Amino acid sequence: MKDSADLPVFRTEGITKVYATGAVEVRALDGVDLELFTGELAVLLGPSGSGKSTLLNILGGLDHVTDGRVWFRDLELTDLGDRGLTRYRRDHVGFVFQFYNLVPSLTARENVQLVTDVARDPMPADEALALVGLHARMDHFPSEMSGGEQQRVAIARAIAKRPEILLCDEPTGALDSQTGIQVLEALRQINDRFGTTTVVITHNAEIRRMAHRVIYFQDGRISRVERNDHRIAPSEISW
Ligand SMILES: Nc1ncnc2c1ncn2[C@@H]1O[C@H](COP(=O)(O)OP(=O)(O)OP(=O)(O)O)[C@@H](O)[C@H]1O
Repeated sequence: MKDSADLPVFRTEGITKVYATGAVEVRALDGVDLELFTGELAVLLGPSGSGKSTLLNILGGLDHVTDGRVWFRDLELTDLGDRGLTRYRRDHVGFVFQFYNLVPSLTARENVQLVTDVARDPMPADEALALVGLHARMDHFPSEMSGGEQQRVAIARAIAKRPEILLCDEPTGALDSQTGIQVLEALRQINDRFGTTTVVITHNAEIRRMAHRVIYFQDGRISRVERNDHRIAPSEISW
């Protein structure tokens, strides 16, 4: 991490999220206090239903809290309405999900251009694709690429607008180990090179070994935070 490593990018104070479905209330988050720092790669682990995606969606401005406060640097996200959150997402956040959500009728380059055409200061689509190792695949359609390659197109699309934050929900969930490692290498490289604060949710506990910090969830709360003194390269991760 760089010198700015101890500047919080995100700070949450007592966030609670309650989903009410009919008469049933689910407390997805139950008082989460967390800081995430500039340039760090954090892995979120925890059982299914423990609140990881709910937290990621709140940090990414895709969802509202029920209670508590969230800041992105000096900007209080919990003060923003839908338009403010849309602007925040557009200007600062890249998302990567388990399923790549590429447009099947567009090539890799054109999928990335969907974002670069509307972003404020994007990198060229070709440069974003080269960063994830897809120089030779720019004119391929999604159906002509492996799952790992499609996910790397999705990563190129997410980083082409040079976001400060990259939020990844199960980015390797649909991949075998070899293609999954290529995806993790792309994430690691972007984090190293640009200092993009990167949050990765995974069910594969081995992935925690490439993180600066590992944040464990249990029943809507953070149960433990570990710092990694010896990070390993994605290629050393066994699946
Ligand atoms: N839109 C929703 N409506 C109702 N309940 C929801 C909604 N989204 C999430 N939940 C509930 O909130 C709890 C936390 O869900 P969340 O998706 O954050 O967990 P998670 O740790 O990401 O799980 P997984 O690892 O399975 O993705 C779960 O009990 C879930 O069923």
